[in-house]
Amino acid sequence: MVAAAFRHPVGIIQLHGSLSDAGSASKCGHSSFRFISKNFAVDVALLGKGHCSYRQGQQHVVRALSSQAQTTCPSSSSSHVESALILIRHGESMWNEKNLFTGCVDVPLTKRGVDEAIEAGKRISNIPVDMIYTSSLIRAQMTAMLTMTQHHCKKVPIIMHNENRQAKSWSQIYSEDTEKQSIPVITAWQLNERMYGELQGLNKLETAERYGKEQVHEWRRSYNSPPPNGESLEMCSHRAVAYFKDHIQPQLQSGRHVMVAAHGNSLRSIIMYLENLTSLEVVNLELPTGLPLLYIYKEGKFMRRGSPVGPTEAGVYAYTESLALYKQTLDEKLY
Ligand SMILES: O=C(O)[C@@H](CO)OP(=O)(O)O
Repeated sequence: MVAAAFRHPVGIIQLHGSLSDAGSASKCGHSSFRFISKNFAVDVALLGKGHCSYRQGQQHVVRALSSQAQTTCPSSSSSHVESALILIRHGESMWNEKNLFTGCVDVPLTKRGVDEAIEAGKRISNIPVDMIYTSSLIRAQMTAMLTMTQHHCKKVPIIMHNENRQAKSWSQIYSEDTEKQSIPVITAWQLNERMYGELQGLNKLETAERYGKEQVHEWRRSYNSPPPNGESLEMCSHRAVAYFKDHIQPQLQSGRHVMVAAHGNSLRSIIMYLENLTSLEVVNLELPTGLPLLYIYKEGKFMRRGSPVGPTEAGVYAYTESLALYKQTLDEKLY
């Protein structure tokens, strides 16, 4: 693969394609045009400051315009990749409200949980999302879907049904354009809440009165003490972190922006991995419901950027050049 390049009044624009991709560009908007060749068609938006952006598969690519065409493919080596990772614990569930141990019991959100997810969606509405991972539990899936109702990209999150051949084939989309307007949502049991064993369904306060506060705190927050017949954080982390490394990190490495909607303990174990926390440090890590956390993945490292306060928070977009450019494209589309 080399870059297809063509001259435009603002500069030379290079896109991924093959050498045979000699094509032509026609203007289709104030600051956008469509490049059409024998092999592909792509809509390119001109951004300010000598950049353009376009989609390549699930990826949103921002490129600098050059005054000279290069004949080599722009590097896709991981050292140049910079992607956003949003982690979000589900909004308040009906058992959070009742203060019951929930674990793998599949409980929906409360009205407040719905509102939290919508608020979270506003906070991340300008951060790019190419793929979504959620657990197989409804509270995480509701949260993911509700956040995306607020996203400025206006794309439709669609759950992938790859559980068997028929499910996969019956859920196919037959329009390339429609597919481009969607965000794949991948559900994985490995991201589920830790299995709380015989505590599931019990009231947390009553359990503390019965077994003692310290014992219950150890079951809830220590790294390696499992509750009776349940998973310790360590056991939960084996499946959640393995899934993250095998499935989510490769997406970030290839430049895709990912949101993960999951649970207090599956996310605590992932954060432990991302931030290299010790088993003592993780004891104090508490994740509120419905609060999005942003990380930037760059040069093989995860940088914690905290929780965006609002969609217009200037600081969030100043984190990286590509986030700033992404926001600029959205603004140009919206206003
Ligand atoms: O009950 C649960 O499943 C979890 C999360 O709500 O509780 P805890 O915060 O005690 O780990």
